Amino acid sequence: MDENRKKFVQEVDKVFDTARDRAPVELLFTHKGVQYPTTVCTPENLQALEGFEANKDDVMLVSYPKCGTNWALQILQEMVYTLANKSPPPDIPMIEFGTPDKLERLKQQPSPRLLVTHLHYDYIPKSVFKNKTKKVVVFRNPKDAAVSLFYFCNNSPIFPSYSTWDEFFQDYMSGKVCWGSYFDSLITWNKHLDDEDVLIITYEELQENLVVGVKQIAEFLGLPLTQDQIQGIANRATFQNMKAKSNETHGQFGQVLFRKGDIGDWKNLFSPAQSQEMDEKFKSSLGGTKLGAKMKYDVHCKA
Ligand SMILES: Nc1ncnc2c1ncn2[C@@H]1O[C@H](COP(=O)(O)OS(=O)(=O)O)[C@@H](OP(=O)(O)O)[C@H]1O
Repeated sequence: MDENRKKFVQEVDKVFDTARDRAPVELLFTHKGVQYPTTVCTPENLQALEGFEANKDDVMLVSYPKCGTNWALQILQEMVYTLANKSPPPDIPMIEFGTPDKLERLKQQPSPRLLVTHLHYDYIPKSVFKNKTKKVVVFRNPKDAAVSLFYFCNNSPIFPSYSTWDEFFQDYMSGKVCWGSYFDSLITWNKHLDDEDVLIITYEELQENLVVGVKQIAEFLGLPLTQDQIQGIANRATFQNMKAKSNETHGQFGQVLFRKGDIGDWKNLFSPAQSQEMDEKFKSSLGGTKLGAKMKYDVHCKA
């Protein structure tokens, strides 16, 4: 195992161990009206991020929690680092994680750098838009994304647990979860779907055909990959392959991250009333929009 990866796993394990020592009330803080987990984010870093300079040849991965961040990250790390015979840096790649000194280390890295974030569009450093950093944005159908986050809250120590799914559902619908409302994020990105420096891809598209998804990302980044390279990246990014290696690659985080990796698990938790409530929320947020159509809500979110 590569030394940088070992350090990354140690860092992730430290986060989990620290979280276990904190009382539930100490696990979250609010910054500019949005909740974040205290074990990974700090107000100082969120503040310092505002002035972060991203370059045109950096690559940004944007994904709301539980929409496939780590899946797309695996693919992009190969494209940005492995293909250039570099290993990904040891720090956790989420730009909002850590303290300002981590941000300083990131500033020292040469571009292209892979910048990863769950942040709402409005809180992403402005330089990313000004300098036209390419952004790969990954979304997932909101019912499965909610279920995935519910299990993560209850199985990982970094978030307070919920005693019931119903309680979590209410918080999710009203945006009282870390990184804010998923629907707000979707509404904002819908306005940028056709920006030349934005590629929006869905979890479900990757599930449907991972090779096509990898190819699409490579083309967007302007990487002339061979069919064998595309196939290799896709093979290493399957759920089974990533889960099988997760102890080595993600430490304790991997044990809760690679849960089901499926479409449709929402059917095991949503009541008919909750399903209808989310259908209405999706319709009022994205009904009749291009992003709404791309997400194929009726295919993935109707029983
Ligand atoms: N390779 C691959 N293929 C398919 N699905 C995958 C893959 N890797 C991760 N996953 C699933 O993605 C969900 C976690 O999403 P994130 O990586 O965004 O989580 S996080 O917010 O960054 O913690 C989580 O979904 P659920 O299984 O539904 O909980 C993971 O299992």
